[in-house]
Amino acid sequence: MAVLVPYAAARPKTRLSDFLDSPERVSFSRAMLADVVDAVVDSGGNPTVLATEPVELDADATVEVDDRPLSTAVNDRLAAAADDGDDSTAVVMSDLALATPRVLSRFFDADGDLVVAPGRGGGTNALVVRHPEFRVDYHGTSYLDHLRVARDIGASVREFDSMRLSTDIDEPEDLVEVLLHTDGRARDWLLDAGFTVDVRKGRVGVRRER
Ligand SMILES: Nc1nc2c(ncn2[C@@H]2O[C@H](COP(=O)(O)OP(=O)(O)OP(=O)(O)O)[C@@H](O)[C@H]2O)c(=O)[nH]1
Ligand SMILES: C[C@H](OP(=O)(O)O)C(=O)O
Repeated sequence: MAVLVPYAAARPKTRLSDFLDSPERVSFSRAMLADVVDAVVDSGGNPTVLATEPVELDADATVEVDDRPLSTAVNDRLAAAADDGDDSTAVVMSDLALATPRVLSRFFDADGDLVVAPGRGGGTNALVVRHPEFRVDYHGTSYLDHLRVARDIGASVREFDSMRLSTDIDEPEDLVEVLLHTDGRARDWLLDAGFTVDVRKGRVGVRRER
């Protein structure tokens, strides 16, 4: 399956700025991107990274540069796929550090004109699009917006309930999930940067030791 992996290359992960400076946010987000691309490839998918500027990527994906807004760039590819008669295209966000080949292959195989993996907080972490008229509308409560778009065009929807695909790494409290549930480059990056699991407080989090 063709899999688009959108990636904001220039100023990624601003919500992590209390913990990571700007070069670190670039470096950490690249590590997550490489992990996601590896997982897509190992699941049998064919990834294209849709990046806002050129990126050197140590992983097996085509990189297309498109500096237009996220939804515009993705919709351009969905329209082209529909014109070409492609029957399915997936969109998997680059910050799904917990994605594994196993969960992605189940996700890609799920039935529905639209298969949606919601993110916590109303976002849309991953999609499989099998309806030629479906177009994305990211940001805000995009999960609800995507359900509405599907209803308007008569597309069947399958919600994909998955801890791994619902966990996008946006906020500092999400970092602990990378340490707890992954073993790829993003986790190695956090360990090298001095992050450890912090069990001293009521809720498990991270602390940085250097
Ligand atoms: N191609 C492209 N990808 C984007 C754009 N904005 C966000 N993304 C990607 O979309 C996914 C979800 O992004 P967000 O978490 O909303 O944004 P972010 O830039 O990663 O992080 P914040 O700055 O903290 O909002 C990630 O894979 C981003 O890399 C964009 O304008 N173009
Ligand atoms: C792109 C956006 O990501 P979030 O800001 O919710 O992580 C969305 O899912 O609509």
